[in-house]
Amino acid sequence: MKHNIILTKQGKTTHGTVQLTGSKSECNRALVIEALSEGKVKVKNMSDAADAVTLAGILKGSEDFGAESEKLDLGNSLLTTRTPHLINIGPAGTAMRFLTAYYAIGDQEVVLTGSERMKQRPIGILVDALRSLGAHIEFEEKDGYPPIKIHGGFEQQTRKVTIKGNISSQYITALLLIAAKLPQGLELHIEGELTSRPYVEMTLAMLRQAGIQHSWIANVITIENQPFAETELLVEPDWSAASYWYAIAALSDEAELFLPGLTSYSLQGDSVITELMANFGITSQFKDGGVHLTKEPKPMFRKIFDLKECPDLAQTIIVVCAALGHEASFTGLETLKIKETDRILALQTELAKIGVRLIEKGLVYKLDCSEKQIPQRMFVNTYDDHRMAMAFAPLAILIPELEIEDADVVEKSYPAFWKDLEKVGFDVKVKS
Ligand SMILES: O=C(O)C1=C[C@@H](OP(=O)(O)O)[C@@H](O)[C@H](O)C1
Ligand SMILES: C=C(OP(=O)(O)O)C(=O)O
Repeated sequence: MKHNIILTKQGKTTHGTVQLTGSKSECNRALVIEALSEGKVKVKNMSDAADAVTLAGILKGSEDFGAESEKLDLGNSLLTTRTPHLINIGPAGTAMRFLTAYYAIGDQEVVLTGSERMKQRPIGILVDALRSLGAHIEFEEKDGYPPIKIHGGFEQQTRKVTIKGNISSQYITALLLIAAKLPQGLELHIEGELTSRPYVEMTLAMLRQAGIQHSWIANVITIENQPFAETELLVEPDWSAASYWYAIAALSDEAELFLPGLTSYSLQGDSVITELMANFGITSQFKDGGVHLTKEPKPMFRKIFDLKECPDLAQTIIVVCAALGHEASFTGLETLKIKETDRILALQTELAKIGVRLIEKGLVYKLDCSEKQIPQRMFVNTYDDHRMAMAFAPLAILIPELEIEDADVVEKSYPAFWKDLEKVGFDVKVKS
């Protein structure tokens, strides 16, 4: 059953230490690489993110990897071998895309499905690319969307694939992860603009750590058929999760927060939060094996934020700007409409509750804070999106009573979020 959280915060000073769980993105990649490596690669510092835990369970072939997953078993061995496994990935978009590629080159017949929202998140571009490589995949309900049935019997037809780069980088990562296992290797031509580029760089860097070499010249990434090396892939703490602590610091009058384990060099593009939040007076100092955030009041100059390379930070930054009445403009938000919810619409609807408008003007979105009004109470709808809950939670510093819908939604990437808020002085009550 869904339950809401009521958040309150006494005072506008925030101090504390928060140990973040492992990056969902790094962990998902590490798990797929581990599974493909035939025992050579081991994942270290597994993330608690539900999406990663679900993926790990599926890859380990566990039969109890989650209440939402089930295996069709007719109790007859003959039929069972011919009945595809039904795998329910829930709301985990990245895992859905990675598993599609993973099973496409395997022997098993599987049906991959997910939450109702997952059935609206496009996968046709990846399926077309895999089919051209030689995979047998069918759409079970609507063309271009999950659920999909993947048959075994992959035989590589070509090594050259062209893929659109502007819808989701996850399709590209999915193909790169399996590339070294393809008998003819992979020559991936990225057509048009590449969105979320740091995630592709993260994939290639992690593959390199696992012994897989690549070349990336202009818009072509090439990976030859090659073996994985014996290694451990260490998952760093999650910078996207760190962004909510930056937002809390930005809305506090005074803040001193320590996030252990984060380093100035990260594979995660979302580590750019240190630069983005410098605009709001947050200093990031890397020492004692982590990052110390401090807040100093500072006039805000930056008026344009391009978030194409860090889409998961968009809600964090936009909510902070709105709360501070900073009328900035944002670009690079095109992919937000196909994530856990339509994040543009969700932001517009929720920001309207504090009198702020997010106005779409072609590819630019502009905040209008002229009628901003901080209410005494606010109810935040979360639309099955963990980042809606976490991006709006910092508003409790300004709004005396903030009720957030469906507390468990944060489990997707950051299950300890509410507990961590309590540690730094927020009062978190479950609404009965
Ligand atoms: O590869 C990844 O781990 C991710 C890529 C991004 O998606 P898009 O490439 O679809 O923008 C990001 O939004 C998602 O949370 C994680
Ligand atoms: C978009 C996200 O995740 P996914 O695409 O993996 O569902 C996210 O975590 O913000």
